[in-house]
Amino acid sequence: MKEAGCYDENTNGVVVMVEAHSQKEHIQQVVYRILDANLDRAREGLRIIEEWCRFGLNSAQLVGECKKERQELASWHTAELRAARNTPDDPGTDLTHPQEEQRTDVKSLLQANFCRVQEALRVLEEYGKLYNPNMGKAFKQMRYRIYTLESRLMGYHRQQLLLRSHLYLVTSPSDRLLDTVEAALKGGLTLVQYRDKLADDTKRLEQAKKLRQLCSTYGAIFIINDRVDLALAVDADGVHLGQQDLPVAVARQLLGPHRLIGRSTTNLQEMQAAIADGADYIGVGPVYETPTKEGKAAAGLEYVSYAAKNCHIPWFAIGGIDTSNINDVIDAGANRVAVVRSLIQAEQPTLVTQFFISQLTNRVRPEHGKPYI
Ligand SMILES: Cc1ncc(COP(=O)(O)OP(=O)(O)O)c(N)n1
Ligand SMILES: Cc1nc(C(=O)O)sc1CCOP(=O)(O)O
Ligand SMILES: [Mg+2]
Repeated sequence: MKEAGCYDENTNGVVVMVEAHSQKEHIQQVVYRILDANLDRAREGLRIIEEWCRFGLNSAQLVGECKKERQELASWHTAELRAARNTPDDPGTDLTHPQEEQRTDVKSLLQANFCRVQEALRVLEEYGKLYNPNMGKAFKQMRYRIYTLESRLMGYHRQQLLLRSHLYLVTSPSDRLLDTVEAALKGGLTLVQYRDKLADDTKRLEQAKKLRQLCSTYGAIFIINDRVDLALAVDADGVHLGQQDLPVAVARQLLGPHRLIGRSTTNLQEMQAAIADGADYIGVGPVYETPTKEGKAAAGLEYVSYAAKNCHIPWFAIGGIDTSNINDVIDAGANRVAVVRSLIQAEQPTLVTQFFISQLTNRVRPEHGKPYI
């Protein structure tokens, strides 16, 4: 076909020009429709994310960032793009993916919407170049900002949940592992660590994947003991490192800024170092000698009291804690504890979980007459 504007003496040049012109117009309308649909898509996805930042996370900062991006999207949504909309003829309006109908948790809902926004921005970047060269550049930059927002929001979400977690289940090998963890999750558990010092990596990977899925379903944080590589492989929320494991700084480089890193501590020097190194939480123990960590001398309730007065990041008393001594640990100043046997060997993990959480969150501090927070 001849380009519009070329004169052809053998044909009636006017017709060719008109055809070429209308073809060009048709393509332009298609591009406008694509831009219009994807501006809407990106804004809708951002709005869904923004609602969680507002009501779920209470973060004015994150709400402000979502709003700013939505405003920039709106500024590109001109009347001529809106005028190209033709919803009745759009074959895409009836198409839904089965996964859209069955979101099971907030995290996957947020991830799906980030994905939707990023895809829409990529379309805007490519087709936008045909509309206005600045549009392509603007949406490329916005896409990178949204990637950063996603990892910050997920990190913030984890930090908030960590703050609200008072009971921490550290697993040990069990034939009923998944059932036990699920029963505890049903009782309100929000923090789980996968710990198996003996299994081979094939088994660890398989178990860790299943636990990851289970924790996501219940909206709980999932941490891997010792192994940064395994944590990354299963997209865990973080890793727990002892004094003989990788330094916190090395793990941070590998995991990035938004996953959680926990550190075991037995004394004040280790506590101070862990805080200075940027740990997100620490283990404080062993409170009592325990067969789960044979050969490690008890740090005792004195160290718990020291942590209560001096530790300003979340900390979990650990080691030999059960339903009979939890109140002594609370009296020493703990309001977060981590347990292995008390839950893994429990006949009724749901009830034991509920009991621990109620003691840790509802008990009145004798000296203040106020509930623990
Ligand atoms: C919450 C929590 N605190 C302490 C530990 C112990 O870590 P570590 O000293 O590295 O010993 P192992 O668990 O690796 O035997 C923990 N796992 N979790
Ligand atoms: C894994 C672990 N770390 C500890 C520490 O003090 O660092 S104590 C401990 C074992 C805790 O198991 P239980 O609840 O069965 O006593
Ligand atoms: Mg370790």
